[in-house]
Amino acid sequence: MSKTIVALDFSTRKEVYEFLLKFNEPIYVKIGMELTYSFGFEIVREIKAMGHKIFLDLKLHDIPNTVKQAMKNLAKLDVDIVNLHCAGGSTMMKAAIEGLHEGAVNGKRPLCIGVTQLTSTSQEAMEKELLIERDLKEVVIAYAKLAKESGLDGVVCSVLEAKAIHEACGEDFLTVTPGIRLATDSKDDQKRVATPEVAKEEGCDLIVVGRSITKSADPLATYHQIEAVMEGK
Ligand SMILES: O=c1ccn([C@@H]2O[C@H](COP(=O)(O)O)[C@@H](O)[C@H]2O)c(=O)[nH]1
Repeated sequence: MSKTIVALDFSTRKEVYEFLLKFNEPIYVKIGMELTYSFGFEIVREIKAMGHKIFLDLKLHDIPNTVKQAMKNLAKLDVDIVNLHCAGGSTMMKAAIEGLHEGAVNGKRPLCIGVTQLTSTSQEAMEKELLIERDLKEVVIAYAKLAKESGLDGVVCSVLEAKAIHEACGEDFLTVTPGIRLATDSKDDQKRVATPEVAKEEGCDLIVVGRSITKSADPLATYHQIEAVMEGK
């Protein structure tokens, strides 16, 4: 299966299905807040029924009991990956895993990964706005270690931290990296960015790509170009 997860950040169902119809095989997609808050879990079930693998990116962050109950319900959707914010702490993360076990379909729970620091966060913003006066990479690695100790399967981080996370948490601990930009892309809200080539070099397990593919003149060709890099072809 693909190492490239395509972020389906579209505002209409029509755009989603026109996009997916370009592919004649199942791919790995990310369904986030934009689609879920517009169309509910029905769209998750529909895309799953088409055979695509799903990372349901809802980034839970609440008290442990609430997250546990929410995860129990998400597990019933039988998606491949769900996530939460590591900033919720170890008790919340452990509760999330308990909830996923309780809701597991046929004894198999979705993988659960933790957002360390959003790829749109810079060192400066983390210090001045979040009042975390530490090196951003150190913070990301500390959150990744906490996620691992709490029973999570991996983290969302930027490409720039993936190698250090594998060194600290082991090669089997998943690094899922958004903030992927092609050399030709212009600057936007993402701050900690890297190309697919660098993601491959840094050993990222899965990359998340949205606009570079979905807004490309030829999304299918761009997807295959990126996948070829990630597969080392
Ligand atoms: O730290 C994070 C966590 C999640 N995302 C999500 O990934 C995609 C990226 O889309 P692009 O268009 O390639 O920027 C988007 O859905 C985000 O919600 C992230 O970017 N960073």
